[in-house]
Amino acid sequence: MIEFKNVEKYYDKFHALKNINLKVEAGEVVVIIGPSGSGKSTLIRTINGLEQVNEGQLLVTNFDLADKKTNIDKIRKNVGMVFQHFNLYENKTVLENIMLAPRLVLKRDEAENKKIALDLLETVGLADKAQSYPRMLSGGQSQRIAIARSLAMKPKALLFDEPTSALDPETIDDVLKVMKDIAKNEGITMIVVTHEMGFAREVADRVIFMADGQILEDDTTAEFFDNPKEERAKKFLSKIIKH
Ligand SMILES: Nc1ncnc2c1ncn2[C@@H]1O[C@H](COP(=O)(O)OP(=O)(O)OP(=O)(O)O)[C@@H](O)[C@H]1O
Repeated sequence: MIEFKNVEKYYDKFHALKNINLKVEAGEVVVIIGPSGSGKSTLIRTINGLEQVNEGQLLVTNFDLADKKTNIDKIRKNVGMVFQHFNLYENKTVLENIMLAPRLVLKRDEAENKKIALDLLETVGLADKAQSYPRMLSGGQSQRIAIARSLAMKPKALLFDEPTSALDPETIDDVLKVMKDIAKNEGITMIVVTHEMGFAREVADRVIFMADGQILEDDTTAEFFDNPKEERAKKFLSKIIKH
């Protein structure tokens, strides 16, 4: 589904991703953790072409993102992204936010589009907000709408870039619950950058630990938490669990 082969990424001279080798199978839930500045966001942003890789191969649903001839729109149809700051359209209702991309990109029939959008609002527990505007929502509600909007495209994979780190603590659990439900019920590939270790333990099949632009550990979740091998991963875990 997604495979990095010897991928390198630079921001000018800064070496942001170093010899990344990573394979994520269809349906897997992978959590990426690591200290600030270690390259986690950069890594997931390469998967839907928001950042270009400079060397190596990056295969996503059989297209190579390192190849400049690859049509990025084909990948974005299959790979959705949920951002820290929601990125909802402020001048559109919640329902319109969810219906827009399937209408424009997939040319989905209008009645079917509406039905799917309303069903997704049920899924994220916000059926009563269909006609609300984003400014009327809390951060947690906005993020659940952003998730519904991504799901409306029926993606093969969803990328989450710190989806709860801009939220008030009391709304974080609602968002995590929606993400857990998706992981359990939808069977789509999920790659999640997060500091929520509870989510990682409960839901992830694998945990990737990054530091300095490198993948230092790539383990099953149980192995990572019970028996981390790298000194930096151990230190990171002891710090984050103390907080
Ligand atoms: N557009 C950019 N131009 C230049 N440098 C960048 C750019 N984006 C990120 N970087 C640098 O690349 C490194 C990795 O950043 P990245 O955001 O991927 O890390 P991260 O692990 O997601 O960090 P955080 O947890 O703080 O979000 C950092 O040193 C950052 O300053």
